[in-house]
Order: sequence, then structure tokens, then C-alpha cells
Amino acid sequence: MPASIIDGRKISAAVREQISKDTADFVAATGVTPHLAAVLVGDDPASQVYVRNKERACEKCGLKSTLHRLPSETTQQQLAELVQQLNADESVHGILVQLPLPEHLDATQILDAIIPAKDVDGFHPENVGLMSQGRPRFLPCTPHGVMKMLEHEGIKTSGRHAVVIGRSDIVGKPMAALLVQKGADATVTICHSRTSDISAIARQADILVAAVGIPEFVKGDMIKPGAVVIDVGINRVDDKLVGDVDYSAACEVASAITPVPGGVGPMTIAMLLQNTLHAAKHQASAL
Ligand SMILES: NC(=O)C1=CN([C@@H]2O[C@H](COP(=O)(O)OP(=O)(O)OC[C@H]3O[C@@H](n4cnc5c(N)ncnc54)[C@H](OP(=O)(O)O)[C@@H]3O)[C@@H](O)[C@H]2O)C=CC1
Ligand SMILES: Nc1nc(=O)c2c([nH]1)NC[C@@H]1CN(c3ccc(C(=O)N[C@@H](CCC(=O)O)C(=O)O)cc3)C=[N+]21
Ligand SMILES: [Mg+2]
Repeated sequence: MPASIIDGRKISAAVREQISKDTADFVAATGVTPHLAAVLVGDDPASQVYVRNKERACEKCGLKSTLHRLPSETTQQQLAELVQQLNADESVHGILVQLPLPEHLDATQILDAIIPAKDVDGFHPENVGLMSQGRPRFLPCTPHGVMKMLEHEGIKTSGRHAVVIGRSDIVGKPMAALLVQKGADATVTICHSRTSDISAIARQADILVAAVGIPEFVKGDMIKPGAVVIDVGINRVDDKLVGDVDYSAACEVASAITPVPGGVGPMTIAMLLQNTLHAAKHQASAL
């Protein structure tokens, strides 16, 4: 039986509908419109896709979004100054600096400079620490979106073996952290570029998450029959979006799979809007 397709667009639409209502209530009560400021330096293709969709989603849900587009040649100091300006701007509730930054810029220093209360990506070390202790402030959007999808589909994680391919700070590591935490209770293995025999490990997964950044990295024979496959990858190949999983091969083996596009991406955006509303609520109540 071919895999069932986990419809990220549909699940995210349901989440966004709730966010729209909550945002309207918040605006009515406070007169404040939740405001997300995004910073894009240069022209990373996955970031371009993200920017486009997130602007549209903010607008539809009644949030304000502003995009600061900076040229690839932007200096560390110029970028740091923009972050300081957004930190100080009381009309801005959420700040997101698109990654990856161009080679010559130090992303860690920039992410550390975002005040934790506006860190809607959940990348600041204070927010990472809170998450890893199981008392989250802002959960990172992509892993949180994946957990929401699993929950929505009634896919249990407890006692299951989850294999995450990728150990980045934005996807792989926080994905593993959420899957292993109490309540989710998966047994988690993390793979990366130095892992030996990834295929053998991947084949043990009940839940396989691919966050590699290599088109169709996961082949059909790396998937255990009946496994759930979550494809986080957003790769542009000949002007089309493809994931990190060989989708047609995986459909023959998996029990359920997320497509690209239309899978994890829309969930990331829904979680970003949720974090921005949450940030605005906190900042309004702190006044
Ligand atoms: N759908 C969404 O909402 C989002 C999608 N993405 C997409 O997800 C993908 C991953 O993103 P991100 O985590 O930021 O990417 P990174 O490039 O930061 O991380 C990739 C990870 O994959 C590992 N890796 C690379 N090559 C191999 C290999 N041959 N075998 C095993 N592991 C390998 C790397 O290992 P090592 O650490 O050893 O280098 C690294 O840990 C990208 O396609 C990105 O565009 C990202 C964010 C959100
Ligand atoms: N600080 C930071 N935080 C991020 O979360 C972050 C980032 N930087 N840099 C780039 C990656 C990539 N990313 C995407 C999110 C949604 C879609 C998305 O909406 N995808 C749609 C695309 C639909 C289409 O346009 O065809 C889909 O998959 O269906 C894509 C990519 C977030 N990232
Ligand atoms: Mg990819």
C-alpha cells in the first residue's frame, strides 16, 4: 500500500485559523498589532522561499511583517546595528535573522545579540537552554512544526525509534531534543556527515527525519517498511523544490510521508506566527 501523505498545508491552515482568531482578539483588547521583523542578507534560495511565504501568511493572519533586505556585502557591524535598532523598537515584537548568513559574517554573534524576548526563531542560547530543560519559551519553528504534524496525524512517538539525519542548530539538534523530551518519549539517534553506515541506522527508524540539505539523499532502501518519513529539506533543483528524500521511492516503502512542497515548510511558518503572537502578548503584559 502506498504511503499516506501528510498534508502540511491543511494542518497549517487549521493552526493559522486559530492564530487569526487569537490575533484579532489580542488587537481588539490592546490596540497592538503583533509585528515580525525579518532580516535577509544576500540571496540564499531556501530563505527566499521562506520570506515570500511568511510575508503572505502574516498578512492573512493579521500580523504585521517587515522585511529588511540587505546586500551580501553587508558588514558585521551594519547587521549588528540593525539588530540593536530592532531590539529597541517597541513596535517590533519578533526578530528573525535568516540563515545561512554570507560566509564573512559571524551568525553566532548576531543571534546572541537578539534579545531573547523577541527571539521568535528560538535560536538564542537562553531559549535553547530553556527548551532543553523542558521549560520552553519559544520553540524553534521547524522542529515544533514537525511535532505538531505528528500529533495532528495521531502518530505516536513514545517508545519509537526516531532517527534524525542532520545536526544543525536550527533543525537537527532541536528536532532530536523535542523527540526525546518527556511526553514525546522517543528513543533518538542523530546522524551527520561523519556517521558510518547511515543506511543501516536509517533502516532502524520508526520515524525518520531528513534535514540534510542534499536533494533526495534518503533512498527507498534506507527506509524501514512502514516507517513515517518527515522530509525537512528545501532544495532548488532546476527551478523546482525538492526535499531530502527520494519521494517516489519512499512512497512505496513508508506508511506516511511529508511531501515537498506542502509538508514541513507550511508548518514552520504557522509556528513562526504563533511565536510572534506569543511574543507580542508577553511584551504587552510586561508594559
Ligand atoms: N522546511 C523547513 O521549514 C526548513 C527547511 N530547511 C531545509 O532543511 C535542510 C537542512 O537544513 P539545515 O539543518 O539548516 O542544514 P545544514 O546544512 O546546517 O545542516 C545539514 C546537516 O546535514 C548533515 N549532512 C550533510 N551531508 C551529509 C551526508 N552526506 N551524510 C549525512 N549527513 C550529512 C550535516 O552534517 P555535519 O554537521 O557533519 O556537517 C549537517 O548536520 C535544508 O535543505 C534546508 O533548506 C531548513 C530550515 C527550515
Ligand atoms: N532564521 C531562520 N529561520 C528559519 O526557519 C529558516 C531560515 N532562517 N533560513 C531558511 C530556512 C528555510 N525555511 C523555510 C520555511 C518555510 C518554507 C516554505 O514555506 N515552504 C513551502 C514552499 C512552497 C512554495 O513556495 O513552493 C513548502 O515547503 O510547501 C521554506 C523554507 C526556514 N528557514
Ligand atoms: Mg534540503
